[in-house]
Amino acid sequence: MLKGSAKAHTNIALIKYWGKADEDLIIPMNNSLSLTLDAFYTETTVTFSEELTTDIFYLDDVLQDEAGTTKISRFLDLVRKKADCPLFAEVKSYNHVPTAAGLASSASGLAALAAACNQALQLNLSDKDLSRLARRGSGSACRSIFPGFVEWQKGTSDETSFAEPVPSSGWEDELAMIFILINDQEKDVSSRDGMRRTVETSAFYPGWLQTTPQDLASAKIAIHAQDFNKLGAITENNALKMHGTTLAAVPPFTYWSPDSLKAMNAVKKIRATGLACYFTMDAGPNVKVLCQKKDVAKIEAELANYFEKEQLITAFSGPGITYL
Ligand SMILES: O=C(O)C[C@@](O)(CF)CCOP(=O)(O)OP(=O)(O)O
Repeated sequence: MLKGSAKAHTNIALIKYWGKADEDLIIPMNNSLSLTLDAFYTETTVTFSEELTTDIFYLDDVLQDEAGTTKISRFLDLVRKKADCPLFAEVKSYNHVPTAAGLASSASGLAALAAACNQALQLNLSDKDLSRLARRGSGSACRSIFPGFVEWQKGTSDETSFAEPVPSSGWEDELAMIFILINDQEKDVSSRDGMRRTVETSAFYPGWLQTTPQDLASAKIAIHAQDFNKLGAITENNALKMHGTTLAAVPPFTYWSPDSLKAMNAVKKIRATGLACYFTMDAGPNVKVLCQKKDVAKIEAELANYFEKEQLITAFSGPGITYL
């Protein structure tokens, strides 16, 4: 019996990964840049055993069905091939995210699984190679290997596509991200399906691709200069461009719900009072407010005029992978 356990935190992209150049290898069309957070994480234990006749996946102690296990099993096949190991595995993952929120935790989940496999099979992967392995599970997972600001170098092959820390002399510890949890019944289009449809059909996708590298370069300059307003403005504009591409997809779709717009407008009103805060969004209706730690209490109080306190969760910069 070969066993490994690891913990990985979720990350939120400030410059988005949106579109694949290679679906199988999960090579992105553009580089992305994220902030690893402390509040939401996944703890995963994997046990490879001769006794098992198939892969078994428990998520928060609930046995997952065939559909829920396919993505995990496909990832385990990669690991078995890499380790030349024929054994099936039991995976037990615990997502420490507000369940009601529907917060996508594929990034922390697949990063934790990759690290747990690394330990169980004694692959002794470097952080770079662990990031490459996690990428094969879910693109954004490759960024959760590292703490703080992280850039995913898109590369052109399995070998050259990996994430790495962005030098920031600890400035991330002065930042915060307030999650506004929007309860939306609509079944979202998954990020995987959403980006595929957008790449294939959206008239606005080329504009996204042409302007994102500059956004990323400017974001790194802002991080180096510790210029919060510049980083915030780039973050908000990049998110709006990403979401704009979905409106021109065929058929069109949007992740925005009426309350998403309410949240975005609230952020703009609060910013107009002089409190620096900027929003970003991913493949769901939730809105994330990037701000400075020193302003968190004031911004939470302002947001409480628009949303219930239970809908607001504040996160700070978080650590990379840890082994349990
Ligand atoms: O996180 C970002 O950069 C932006 C997004 O969150 C915007 F929705 C996409 C994340 O995509 P992911 O779930 O990693 O896709 P996969 O590779 O198809 O598994």
